[in-house]
Amino acid sequence: MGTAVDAANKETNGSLLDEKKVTVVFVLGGPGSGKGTQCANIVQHFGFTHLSAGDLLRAEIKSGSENGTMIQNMINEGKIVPSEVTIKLLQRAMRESGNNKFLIDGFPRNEENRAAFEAVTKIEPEFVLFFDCSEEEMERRLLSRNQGREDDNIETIRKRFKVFLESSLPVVEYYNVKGKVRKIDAAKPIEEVFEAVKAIFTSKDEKGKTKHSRVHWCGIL
Ligand SMILES: Nc1ncnc2c1ncn2[C@@H]1O[C@H](COP(=O)(O)OP(=O)(O)O)[C@@H](O)[C@H]1O
Ligand SMILES: O=c1ccn([C@@H]2O[C@H](COP(=O)(O)OP(=O)(O)O)[C@@H](O)[C@H]2O)c(=O)[nH]1
Repeated sequence: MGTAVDAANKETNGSLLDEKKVTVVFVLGGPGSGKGTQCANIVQHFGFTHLSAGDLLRAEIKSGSENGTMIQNMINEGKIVPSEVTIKLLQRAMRESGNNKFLIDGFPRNEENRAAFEAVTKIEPEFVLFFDCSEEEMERRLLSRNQGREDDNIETIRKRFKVFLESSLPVVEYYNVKGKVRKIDAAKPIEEVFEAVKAIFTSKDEKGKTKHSRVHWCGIL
């Protein structure tokens, strides 16, 4: 007999996660550290499908969903949307992609996100790509991002930094203890950051035994 989680898992994952081997890389880092920019590069070179949790939530608002107002309010306050909502959107996007290799960008953002994703999907990330960047640089980038995002204002940016430090970094630390974090110096120019990213995706270690040792923090901490 399966558990309720197993039943929910089967129902929502359908054939995709039951029958195919699914590879997931979590892409984490502070707001404006360059996650989305580098994910676009990784997609072109390594055949992953890019799933930005933030983009999926913003699309859900636009679609006129019943959760739209709640999601909008959370984003405007820099708060983390309940994992149930985000995980459903991620699962749907995974199913619809037809791919089995995913970059999950900007998720999991807290311990609840992480534990729920693992419980529902039974997926463990291959590794976690972590973009390390100072707040000063991230703030500069966000204020000139110019994508018309309502949350790219100084007041909300400060709230997002606080949530990142208090809730998201512990998730990175959780995976660091497991030897799964690949840290990138994200303060460098885009091309140089991508060279470092490429080295990780082409590393022999990622195809078999993991030889990476635990990361020692610098930049953000
Ligand atoms: N290495 C970099 N150096 C300078 N600017 C960058 C770099 N990476 C990204 N940017 C710019 O900074 C802004 C935030 O990048 P983005 O990829 O949207 O970050 P995130 O997805 O982590 O919030 C964008 O305007 C982007 O063009
Ligand atoms: O899994 C997620 C991803 C994003 N967000 C919300 O969406 C906002 C923007 O996230 P995104 O990853 O798009 O941008 P970033 O903050 O990295 O620039 C966050 O501040 C959160 O309010 C969330 O609640 N859960």
